[in-house]
Amino acid sequence: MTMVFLNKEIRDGDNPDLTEERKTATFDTNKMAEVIYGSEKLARRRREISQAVSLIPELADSKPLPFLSRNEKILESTRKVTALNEHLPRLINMNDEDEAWHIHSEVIGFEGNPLALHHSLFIPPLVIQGSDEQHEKWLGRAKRREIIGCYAQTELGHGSNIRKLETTATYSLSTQEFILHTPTINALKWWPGALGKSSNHAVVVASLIIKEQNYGPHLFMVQIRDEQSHEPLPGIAVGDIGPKMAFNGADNGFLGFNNFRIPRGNLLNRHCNVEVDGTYVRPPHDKMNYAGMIRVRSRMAAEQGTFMAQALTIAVRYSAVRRQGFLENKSQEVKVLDYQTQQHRLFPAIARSYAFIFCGFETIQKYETLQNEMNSGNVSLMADLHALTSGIKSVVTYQTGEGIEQARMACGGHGYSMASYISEIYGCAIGGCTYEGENMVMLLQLARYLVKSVELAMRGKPGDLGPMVAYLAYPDIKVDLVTGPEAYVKMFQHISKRQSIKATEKFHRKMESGVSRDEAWNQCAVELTRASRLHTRLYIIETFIRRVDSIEDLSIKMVLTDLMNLHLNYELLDVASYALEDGFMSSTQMGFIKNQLYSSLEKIRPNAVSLVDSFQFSDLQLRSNLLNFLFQVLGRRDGHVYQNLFEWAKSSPLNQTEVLPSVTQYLKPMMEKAKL
Ligand SMILES: CCCCCCCC/C=C\CCCCCCC/C=C/C(=O)SCCNC(=O)CCNC(=O)[C@H](O)C(C)(C)COP(=O)(O)OP(=O)(O)OC[C@H]1O[C@@H](n2cnc3c(N)ncnc32)[C@H](O)[C@@H]1OP(=O)(O)O
Ligand SMILES: Cc1cc2nc3c(=O)[nH]c(=O)nc-3n(C[C@H](O)[C@H](O)[C@H](O)COP(=O)(O)OP(=O)(O)OC[C@H]3O[C@@H](n4cnc5c(N)ncnc54)[C@H](O)[C@@H]3O)c2cc1C
Repeated sequence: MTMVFLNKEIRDGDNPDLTEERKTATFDTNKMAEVIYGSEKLARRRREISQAVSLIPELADSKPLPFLSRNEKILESTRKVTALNEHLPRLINMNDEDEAWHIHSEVIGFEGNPLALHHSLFIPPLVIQGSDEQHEKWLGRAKRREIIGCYAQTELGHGSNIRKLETTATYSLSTQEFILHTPTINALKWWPGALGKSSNHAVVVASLIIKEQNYGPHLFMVQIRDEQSHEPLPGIAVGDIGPKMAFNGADNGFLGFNNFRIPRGNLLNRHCNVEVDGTYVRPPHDKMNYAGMIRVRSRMAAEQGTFMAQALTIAVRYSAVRRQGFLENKSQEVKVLDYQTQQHRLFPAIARSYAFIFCGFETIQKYETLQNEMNSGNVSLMADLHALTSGIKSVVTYQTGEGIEQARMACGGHGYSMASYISEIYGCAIGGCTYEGENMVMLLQLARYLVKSVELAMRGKPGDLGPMVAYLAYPDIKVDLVTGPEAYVKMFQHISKRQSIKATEKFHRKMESGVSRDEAWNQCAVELTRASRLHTRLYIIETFIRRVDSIEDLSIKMVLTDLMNLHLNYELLDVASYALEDGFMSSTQMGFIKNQLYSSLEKIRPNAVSLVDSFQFSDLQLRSNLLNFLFQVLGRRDGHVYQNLFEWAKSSPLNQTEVLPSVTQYLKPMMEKAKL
């Protein structure tokens, strides 16, 4: 039975320790979900979709994935995604990308699947870079899933430096075709998700060559397998790159071309073109072909925020039912969630999840504005958004990795078991530090922008600074943190500005001493990446404050203010040395920040479980459901972890027989031999 108690859903038969937590919360989790996901409708749709999915047994895992071989994992993820395909039109609005993302992550989870990149990396570049005629030819087929595609950019020898990609697309004047070729082993495409065994099409990034001139990376639509037999087409070598740290339900692949010909019309040519006579028509921005990467990066804050939120949901619920050790009362052990160290481990990460999701939605909107502007020929926003998303992508992926690892440790031994599901989430999330631009490389992209901005400010042209970096020209006025969030922002601005200026000055000094520009840059790179991180963390703080300011519901605003204060104090404490160094922050202020942090932990404690419940992940999504007793179990909403851990262990294939061949073949003979 389900009853609503003080606006909170309490279920009969739940672990009483979790029920107690839900009763103490000061807010309604449905209302909080509306704030997290942006509207009542979006939050409600997620619940409706989860509810509908839970009633379709074929969408649940038929076996626990950690017990499967790679082939079985791929078969299982493909079974689910194709079953889902049948149900999709009934379950979601097919034109709503958020609904599609939600339902796929719910049904498929983190292990990956052969269609995951079809929607996020194959269709979007086709939409962004393809002309209307090309949309007509391929987009409908792709959306209907008549063809399956992937995004093939990275090569064995080059990923970060895409100007040096070796795959060539040489224009043949005589046949009006492009000839795709892989000149060396290093030039093999390597890594693209779903390329290895599943896709029959790929958006391939290759260096465009016309009359021996290299025009740099361009995007081409390439059919790689026969649509009937699924065999690779002649001139194509394609396969799987083997097991990875995670995503083992997906077939990341390699791809090589042997003078493989495609029609001239397969260059995605909305913004650039090669005419019949070989004349090259330039795009309106040099980096137009990189626009798809800005799009993916702009989505990563919200994505990673929800990855971390899933690990935290598991860890916080578990911490509320795990009892170990004593505080004052020696007759009952305490919930581990009552330890200050446990709170310090988990609560700042909860705050970051909220911060990343809020920041993420703002960034996605910024990308949509950019996309609309680009469609009408205005590319002036590209540089700003490239810089911003480069920083955000790098900071959120790193901090998400930290947060998930804390969640794992917070679950003690059971966190290390695959029954927790946390290792799978971790493996997937930290891939984000590498994919879509290695973090250091992307931080250095933002640093270019910061250095230029500092140079403008130094040249007395603060009016030329965009709103994102206007603070680089602000005067240093000491602040009193007691006055609230704005003072924290000013303190952070000072820290970030000082680091950007220090790094820029060091860079200039190096060049003045005769070191070349590139070498000077490299000798300052650590300082430059520090500046980029500080700038990005400041931006995330500002978006958090903006979001909380915009909330009208008082009970929600109060708890989010507690979370925001925790975030402000945690972030500032983490970078305080920068402000202590030049005396901008006093040691008294440092003490104040610490005390505020500890008091925030206490304030959040009664709301901790409801703060993670508010993300409204279903047990299926956390791989904690027990439709048929076979799944990971630690984050269960009902909190019954122990008996289900036991069921999980019993379902291990190793336990299907009492005496394993490893014993009969090796251990027994060894022991027998020892007796002689
Ligand atoms: C519906 C189904 C959903 C299913 C859900 C399932 C559940 C979810 C579970 C898990 C989901 C996880 C999914 C994982 C998917 C992973 C997919 C991964 C894909 C990839 O990795 S694709 C490959 C990505 N590769 C990269 O990012 C490469 C990085 N490198 C670069 O981008 C570039 O090389 C560079 C930017 C680092 C440098 O480029 P370049 O040398 O050309 O330029 P520079 O000389 O450095 O700079 C010159 C100048 O250009 C400016 N610039 C650079 N880029 C841009 C840009 N994009 N826009 C605007 N301007 C740009 C740069 O700032 C310089 O300007 P200034 O000269 O300083 O003014
Ligand atoms: C899970 C996963 C999925 C992926 N999916 C796809 C996909 O679908 N399609 C696709 O095309 N690719 C994909 N990739 C590839 C991915 O985009 C690249 O691995 C990534 O861009 C990093 O490039 P790299 O491997 O060349 O790293 P490298 O550049 O070789 O990085 C190695 C080290 O060198 C450092 N380094 C490199 N250049 C510089 C520099 N200029 N300054 C300072 N340090 C530097 C890096 O910081 C890093 O520490 C995927 C990768 C992963 C892990």
